[in-house]
Amino acid sequence: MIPPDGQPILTAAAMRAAEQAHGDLSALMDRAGRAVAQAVARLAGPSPVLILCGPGNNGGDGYVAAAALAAAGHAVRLAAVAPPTTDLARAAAARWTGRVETLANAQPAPVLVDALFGTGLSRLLGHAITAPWHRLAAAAQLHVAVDLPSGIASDDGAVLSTPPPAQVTLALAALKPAHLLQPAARYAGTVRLLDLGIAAPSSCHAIAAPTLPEPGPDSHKFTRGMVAVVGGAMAGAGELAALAAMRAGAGYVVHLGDGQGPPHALVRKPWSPAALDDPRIGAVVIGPGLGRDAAAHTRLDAALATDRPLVIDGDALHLLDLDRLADRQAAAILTPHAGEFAALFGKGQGSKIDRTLAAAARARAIVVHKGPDTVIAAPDGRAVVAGDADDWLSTAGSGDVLAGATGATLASGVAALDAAAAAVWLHGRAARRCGRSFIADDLAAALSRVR
Ligand SMILES: NC(=O)C1=CN([C@@H]2O[C@H](COP(=O)(O)OP(=O)(O)OC[C@H]3O[C@@H](n4cnc5c(N)ncnc54)[C@H](OP(=O)(O)O)[C@@H]3O)[C@@H](O)[C@H]2O)[C@@H](O)CC1
Ligand SMILES: Nc1ncnc2c1ncn2[C@@H]1O[C@H](COP(=O)(O)OP(=O)(O)O)[C@@H](O)[C@H]1O
Ligand SMILES: [K+]
Repeated sequence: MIPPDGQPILTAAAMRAAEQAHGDLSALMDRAGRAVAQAVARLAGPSPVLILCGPGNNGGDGYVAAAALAAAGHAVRLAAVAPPTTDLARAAAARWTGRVETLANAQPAPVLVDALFGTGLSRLLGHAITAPWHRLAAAAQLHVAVDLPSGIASDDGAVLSTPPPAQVTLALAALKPAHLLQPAARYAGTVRLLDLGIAAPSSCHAIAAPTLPEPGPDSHKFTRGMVAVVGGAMAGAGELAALAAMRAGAGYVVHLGDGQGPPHALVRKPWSPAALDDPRIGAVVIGPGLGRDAAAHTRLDAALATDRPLVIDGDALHLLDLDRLADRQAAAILTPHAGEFAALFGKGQGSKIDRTLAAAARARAIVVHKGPDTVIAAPDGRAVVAGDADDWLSTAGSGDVLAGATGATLASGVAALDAAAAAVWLHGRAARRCGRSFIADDLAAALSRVR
């Protein structure tokens, strides 16, 4: 049972192609079912298990798992919604010599395994399935989903039919978008990958702990990375970003704008376009609290005119002409929330991953599409997905903190996609350290502890 960090994410079609390329599908189902049995036995201990099987290959995995658990002496029962309809699932079902109960009449067990539907779900589940399933899940102490919680769309994380939430989802061979994208991900519980030994290449991965440069004997404040935060109408937002940049590891942070007070380590200068000419600046952060007036326009123009890497957030995203980015050589990272994303790129098509990739290609920049799930995409087609964000992040200024942290990781010299992903990871971990009802100032402070 492998944690999802850094693992490839595959659409249903890509998963099917990987399975076909492997060749022996029956051996694959055998491995999948046995791996599920092993995982369930570990999670369940000696508790009796009830496995619910669907008509397709997800159900096939369930039959193999049931047979393997029974062979190991585990108390296991099985209920099916319909007879198996694929050759693979029929062969798997033939290995289960026990009774096949109907879903409607099945009595609960302490451990419930959902092998109803996986990547092949194509439409809503009927009441005849959802009603008994919810009843059985409510009576179970542990609910484990095989590959995906049934009822959710694998590729975009839509909820077609609301499943009873699983505590654990056992992803087979690779992660699928729905393991990380909302609203589906909240029904998956803890996601663990079962390695089936097949190559599952992807340009899209789950977020992982970053490798960031550590200071050494030769370091000084400017080698750690210098960040300039452009201030604006709401000085507090820019200051939060500046504080976050310091706490995320920048060696020198200058806030260009009004505002005063602690921290004393923050260098404060009045705004002037010339201040951006300092060649030591590793990243300019613009947008938090910038405002949308003529002065804000002028500041954004000046930032775009520099040859420095940029983090563009908040108000600056509303003022941005995407075509201006095409002429720049230096990296740019855009950090829109859903509203800013829609205003910049329109509604778009496909999953949040697809839409963010299209936006990155359009902007020729890294796009960090924020929310309860965050997708980070590069123009070259790579993407990183951060699931299970702390919902307490929905607090004013948490985006300013992310923008500042991104300034720090970008100024540290790592490549732009890695810098963006590292900042999202640090931000997410910092939130976890803050407990409940934290404010953005606490979040910025916690970045130091995560570093
Ligand atoms: N990745 C791997 O390495 C491996 C993957 N494997 C496993 O294969 C799984 C994918 O299997 P799959 O393609 O057969 O699809 P699955 O999810 O079982 O559902 C399709 C069936 O459900 C039916 N159906 C659909 N919607 C319905 C509805 N609302 N209500 C009722 N019926 C509905 C649909 O009928 P149809 O739409 O064709 O009429 C069809 O019969 C994958 O998730 C993983 O568990 C392993 O076995 C091997 C290794
Ligand atoms: N449930 C959630 N609702 C809203 N934001 C969330 C949630 N979970 C995590 N976040 C994160 O919180 C941050 C909010 O950013 P943003 O909306 O720009 O806030 P602000 O403009 O107040 O600084 C983003 O990093 C986002 O990914
Ligand atoms: K399932």
